[in-house]
Amino acid sequence: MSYIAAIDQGTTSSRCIVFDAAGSIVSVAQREHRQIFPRPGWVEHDAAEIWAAVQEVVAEAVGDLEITAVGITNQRETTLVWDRATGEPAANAIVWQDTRTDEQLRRFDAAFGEKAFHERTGLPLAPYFAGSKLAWLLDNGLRARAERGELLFGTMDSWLIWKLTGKHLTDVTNASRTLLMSLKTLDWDPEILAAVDIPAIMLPEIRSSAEVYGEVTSGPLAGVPLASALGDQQAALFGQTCFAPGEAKCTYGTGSFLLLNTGTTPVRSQHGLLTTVGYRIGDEPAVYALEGSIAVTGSLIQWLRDNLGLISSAAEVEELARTVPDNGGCYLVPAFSGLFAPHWRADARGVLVGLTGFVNKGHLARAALEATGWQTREVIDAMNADGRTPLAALRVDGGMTQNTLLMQFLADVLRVPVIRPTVAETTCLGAAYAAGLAVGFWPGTDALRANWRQDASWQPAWPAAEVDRELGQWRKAVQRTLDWA
Ligand SMILES: Nc1ncnc2c1ncn2[C@@H]1O[C@H](COP(=O)(O)OP(=O)(O)O)[C@@H](O)[C@H]1O
Ligand SMILES: O=P(O)(O)OC[C@H](O)CO
Repeated sequence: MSYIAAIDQGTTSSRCIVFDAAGSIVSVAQREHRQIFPRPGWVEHDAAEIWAAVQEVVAEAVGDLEITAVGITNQRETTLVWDRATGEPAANAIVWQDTRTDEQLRRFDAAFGEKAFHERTGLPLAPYFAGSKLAWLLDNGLRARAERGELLFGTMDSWLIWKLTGKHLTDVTNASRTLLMSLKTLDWDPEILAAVDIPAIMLPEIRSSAEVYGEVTSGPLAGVPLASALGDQQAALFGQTCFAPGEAKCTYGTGSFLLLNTGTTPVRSQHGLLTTVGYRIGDEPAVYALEGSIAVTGSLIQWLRDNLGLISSAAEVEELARTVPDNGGCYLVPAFSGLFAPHWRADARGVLVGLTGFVNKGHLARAALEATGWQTREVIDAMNADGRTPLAALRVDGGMTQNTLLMQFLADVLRVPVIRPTVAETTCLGAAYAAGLAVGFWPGTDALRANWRQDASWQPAWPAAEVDRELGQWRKAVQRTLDWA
């Protein structure tokens, strides 16, 4: 029997999962890595620690299973520069949540203009994306070495591809998160690179999401073709088999990311959504997506656990929230990294409003979960305002979807059924599917669709008038976050 392996290099942990031809999980291994917070608003990762964790999880999950191909999926935007000769990171990676790059973004705006960036790349000028993080690293000591060709840039997919195969590549979904790639040519935009002073010599070659990039050179996967790479949210879209325009999924992990397949033409949002590449299979045309990115959802639950000590595990938040019937009038807007979609306000910071002597920790737990529901609602409202056909249902996945109170709240506030598949690990599954397609392990996307199974669903039940009243309160709370940082 042979299998497909997927490596998911995420924000808080790295995983390796092995799948069989039915898309069922055969084995799993996972390791956490450190979150480094050198200053408020800064978040870093040690890429050497991540590479060590990846090697460990691969060895543990693969064991002596026969692997036909391996794929990669990864936290997106997190930016790394490493030494071409030694393979050592030149600095810690700057994580997608990091907000240090105001100065670089002002320079980007002056040199090329926010409107032109949006037109070329589909992205707003925000610290979230890799481009200004790379500019910060260059501005802070790495420029001369980079210009001499001694340093390489990559997001975490590139780092792992380079470590596994020795090749300096990225895939088009990851490249579409840099502010440096043209959505039209699917290549680095030379005018942007010149305007913002990024040396092209340090950039990886952009390839499709599903093709053989090379063979793994050492370790338990030695000789196995590395055959896919996709940003984790695009991989989840693929794993949820959202292959048709109009199909959408939302993944609820550290942050939450709703992606809507818009077909082979990029669609520009006028309401704060990103235009991104959904996936590209080999030489086929790229499939685009509209994305609503929410920075803080599951990480707010971790914050209740680690910073406030309100709960001792993420799962406990549901029990605590169920000790009260409602939020007791309080609202928690977790603008820890500013606000992402649809607001894109780097100046926002978190607020807890509506406090009275009545509010207890159960209400806080409920407000924290509700924040995920309302932030999703804002993204769906933006899609509708952009004139997209309203969703008939939302497919969900990720760690937070174990929380049934949250899933019911989502259905209530989105006013559509919420559907969870049997394989909640859709991110890894998507990377495995793409790698399997590239090597002929699966014949085509119809075979993948046939693997998809519903596990559970939730129907809207809350009266619409109450939802509207609560939405009004949430919107007021969001206003209170602005103009802070
Ligand atoms: N039962 C739960 N209720 C609410 N949040 C949860 C629950 N279980 C896990 N989480 C949250 O989900 C996140 C982990 O989900 P996962 O999909 O593994 O995320 P990621 O891939 O971003 O690391 C954590 O932020 C955690 O706080
Ligand atoms: O690693 P995750 O699941 O938190 O995903 C992070 C996203 O890719 C950031 O854009």
